[in-house]
Amino acid sequence: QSAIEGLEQDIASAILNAGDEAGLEEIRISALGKKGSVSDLLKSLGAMSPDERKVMGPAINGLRDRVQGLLSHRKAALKTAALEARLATETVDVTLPVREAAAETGRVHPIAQVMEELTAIFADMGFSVAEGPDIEDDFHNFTALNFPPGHPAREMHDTFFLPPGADGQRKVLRTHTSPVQVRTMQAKKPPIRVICPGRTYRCDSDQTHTPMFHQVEGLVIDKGAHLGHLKWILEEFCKSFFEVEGVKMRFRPSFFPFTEPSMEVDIQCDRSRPGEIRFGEGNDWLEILGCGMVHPNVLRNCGLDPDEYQGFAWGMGIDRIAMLKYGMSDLRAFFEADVRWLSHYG
Ligand SMILES: CNC(=O)COc1cccc(Nc2cc(Cl)ccn2)c1
Repeated sequence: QSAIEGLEQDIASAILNAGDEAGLEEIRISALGKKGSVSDLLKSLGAMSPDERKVMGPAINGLRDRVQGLLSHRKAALKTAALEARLATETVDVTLPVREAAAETGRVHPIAQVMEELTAIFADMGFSVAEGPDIEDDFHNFTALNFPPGHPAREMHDTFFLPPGADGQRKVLRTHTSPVQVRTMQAKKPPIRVICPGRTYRCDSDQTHTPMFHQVEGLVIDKGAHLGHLKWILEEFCKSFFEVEGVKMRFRPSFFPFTEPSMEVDIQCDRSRPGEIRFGEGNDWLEILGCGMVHPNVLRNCGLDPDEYQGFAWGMGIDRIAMLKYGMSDLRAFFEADVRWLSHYG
């Protein structure tokens, strides 16, 4: 009996002094494991006389139960203590100042910004946005637009050709967004007022031309549409986009297969200060777009009668305008997706 009490004292003090769950587990094994001190006592019951067992049985089983109870209480206490210790060190202090968030927020790409701005300006004048496929067929990209069969623009040095489509048609990456206007004239009954922003592709890329760039074209088809309407629309666009009231514009004769007459438009600017350009002042000129009355052949190719409907159209490169607006020197920076560069804009 006294041996049992002695053993219980030893085990109990060991349990209470256990520093962590690992230590406690070792005590449990030394007491209740296969070769444990309490387990040995339980095994010794087998060799006792019935009278002896009647006394020792309850004593030893009681010891085992009390040791199990002490172990589970100590284990719970150690778990709680460990959790409190973690809570004490890992608390998040929500009152700390916010970390520099600039790195995480996104930016709208300058080209996307310019696209949105252009679309909004023309939307205010009653234009809707039309979109179309980047991969076009020969008809929509060239033939419908009055490009003669042997025209150089159709050659490989200018145009990306893709394997012919299932319909046997020659496929190209569109070299302008005019095909979208062709599709619109085929699909919609006039009056038509659309702008067609989007990606265009040319394979004569060099350090000032990237193989993919962005254009926005505009088209008006109506009865009696004339150059006076075109002039007004382009002046309103320039005033809004270049943010100058009295912007001077110059219309120069030019040539495009799909317009007759064709013109190129410059706006007045001042580039006397290096690396800087100002619009609406100075006596320098900057070409910003091409335009003209839609060629009658194009109207006919799109199923319209030139004696019933007339129209005018224009087209401009977006990348260069964006560069001017954001004072950028290198077109390639647009397409390198360098987040640090982007963070300067927007
Ligand atoms: C970058 N683009 C430029 O320098 C000049 O673009 C231009 C000029 C004149 C007209 C057009 N578009 C057009 C479209 C149809 Cl469906 C019919 C007639 N014309 C695009």
